[in-house]
Amino acid sequence: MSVITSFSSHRRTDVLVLTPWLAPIVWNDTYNLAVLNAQFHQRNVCVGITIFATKKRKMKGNSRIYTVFVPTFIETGEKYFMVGHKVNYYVFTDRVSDIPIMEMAEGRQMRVLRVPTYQRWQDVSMRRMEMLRDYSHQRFRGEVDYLVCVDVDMRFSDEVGVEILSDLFGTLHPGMYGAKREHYTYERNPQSEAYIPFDEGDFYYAGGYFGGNIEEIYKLTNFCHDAMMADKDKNIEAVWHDESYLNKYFLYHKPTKVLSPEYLWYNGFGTPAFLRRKRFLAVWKNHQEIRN
Ligand SMILES: CC(=O)N[C@H]1[C@@H](OP(=O)(O)OP(=O)(O)OC[C@H]2O[C@@H](n3ccc(=O)[nH]c3=O)[C@H](O)[C@@H]2O)O[C@H](CO)[C@H](O)[C@@H]1O
Ligand SMILES: [Mn+2]
Repeated sequence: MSVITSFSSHRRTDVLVLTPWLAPIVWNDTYNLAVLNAQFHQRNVCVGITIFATKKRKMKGNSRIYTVFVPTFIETGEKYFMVGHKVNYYVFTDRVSDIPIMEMAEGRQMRVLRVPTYQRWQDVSMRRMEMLRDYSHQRFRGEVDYLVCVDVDMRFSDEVGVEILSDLFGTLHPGMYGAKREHYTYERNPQSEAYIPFDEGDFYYAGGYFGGNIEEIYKLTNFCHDAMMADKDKNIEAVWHDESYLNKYFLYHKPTKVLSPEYLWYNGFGTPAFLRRKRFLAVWKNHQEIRN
């Protein structure tokens, strides 16, 4: 295939494919995976993907035991995530014995990391920043080239490959896609470290999907954790917890790539025309299902 022919099938006119600071927004039909795979194989890249699965969280009357999400996450990850590349799954948990040993393809492994948990689910979610920061500093630096940091209550349902990798990337929140800036659910309290004024902000990014190289993830998580601690001292907690601080960070440290909602979707949002693929879907499990 000539370069021209292969280019013509990698073009989108129905969606924004470039940010105002010239970072690609990754959608299906904007890239050639074979070209990218060759580049990343040449560099022999190893990708770390982090998930947290600790104790319980009560929500809308249902109790969710987060370790239950791990097998599906990994099984679907083996099918769709960075296929053909070296991958380390890092599972942070307070219940090491609840994490099954799972079959991995060659060059891929699972590492279970014992961490403390917190009483409030908000703290569990927010403290991920601190743990990611500490592990980036102490461990990830020597083991992987990139980190992908995601929620565990998810499953892969289509390819997620090296097209997402960049020094620093964030993901458009599917619930805020197409919303007006003033409707973004940024933290609006000027006293909070996560504060974003109504006339600022580029996109609304999801708390449950960001990544980059280890140095950038260290800086991001360090900022977010410090900001959360500063707020805690003032008795403030931002409206969407870690997600609010992440949005603040990205406002002043622009991501070098932005992932479209293909990379984070909820089936309840249907299938709009712009969404040619659903690659990573939120899983809803109720108490009954989890028990059986
Ligand atoms: C897809 C997405 O953008 N999700 C974000 C959204 O969360 P969600 O409402 O999807 O929150 P969630 O219940 O998935 O909690 C976030 C994550 O924390 C972990 N966890 C939480 C509670 C617990 O008891 N044990 C445990 O392990 C687990 O990995 C979980 O996936 O808003 C949160 C802040 O409000 C976070 O920013 C999430 O990243
Ligand atoms: Mn979640």
